[in-house]
Amino acid sequence: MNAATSTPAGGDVILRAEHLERRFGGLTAVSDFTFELRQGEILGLIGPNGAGKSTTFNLISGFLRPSGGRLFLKGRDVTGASTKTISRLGLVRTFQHHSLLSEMSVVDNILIGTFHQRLAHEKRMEKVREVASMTGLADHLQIIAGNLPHGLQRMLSIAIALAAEPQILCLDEPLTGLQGAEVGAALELFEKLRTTHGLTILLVEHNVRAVMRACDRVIVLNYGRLLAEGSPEAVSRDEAVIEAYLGRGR
Ligand SMILES: Nc1ncnc2c1ncn2[C@@H]1O[C@H](COP(=O)(O)OP(=O)(O)OP(=O)(O)O)[C@@H](O)[C@H]1O
Repeated sequence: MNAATSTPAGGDVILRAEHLERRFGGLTAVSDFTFELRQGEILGLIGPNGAGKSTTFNLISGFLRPSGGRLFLKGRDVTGASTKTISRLGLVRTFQHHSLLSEMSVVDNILIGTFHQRLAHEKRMEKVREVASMTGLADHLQIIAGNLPHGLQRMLSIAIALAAEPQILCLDEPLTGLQGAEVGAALELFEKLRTTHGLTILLVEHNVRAVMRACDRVIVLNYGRLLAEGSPEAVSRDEAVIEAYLGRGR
């Protein structure tokens, strides 16, 4: 593939995983997993604990090398490429657990996100102020990150990723521990990032209700394999998904 491939059902394919596999010793965490992420969509990746969601994130962001399969980012074969190469191509991720420098200020944390760009200090600070304003952190720039309330710490993780100016933002359980209104605000932010800033978002999240609300498409992993894929409505009604993950009470 030399260029992004057009698909009838949405934007161009910006990321494609083909038969992705990752083994840890005798355990196959991700197996024969083929999926596409299309430009401008919000794609949800869900599944039970241990299904392989974080491993998939680590594979596509270069933190792990696949044991098999291929990865294409914007038409380029990036199988086994480094995190640096992948982030330079525009794919940036957040982490499930806090990856903040909790002893440092909010502004210094966000500055870390700008490190890969060649920018004069004032341009860096402009970027910091821009992403702080988008993520509700504008009034907290001088606060020590570890002293922020939990919800704002989650927003700071996203702000650091946004400071790297991604085209594809991969969010690993960004809603964990957020309260009702905070969840709503985070979902509004994701939608705004897509509509106003043209970002493509891959969302791994256990809050299924939020995933169904926020995503255009949903992929379900189970035991490292693709179990189902489709619109939130179709996936919610899928018998195999109900059996393996959703249960009948939701
Ligand atoms: N570094 C590792 N070494 C060995 N096994 C691992 C490693 N990372 C993940 N695994 C195993 O791979 C499987 C998939 O784990 P993974 O963390 O990708 O699942 P997950 O869907 O993200 O789960 P959760 O929803 O609990 O975060 C699990 O059985 C896990 O124990």
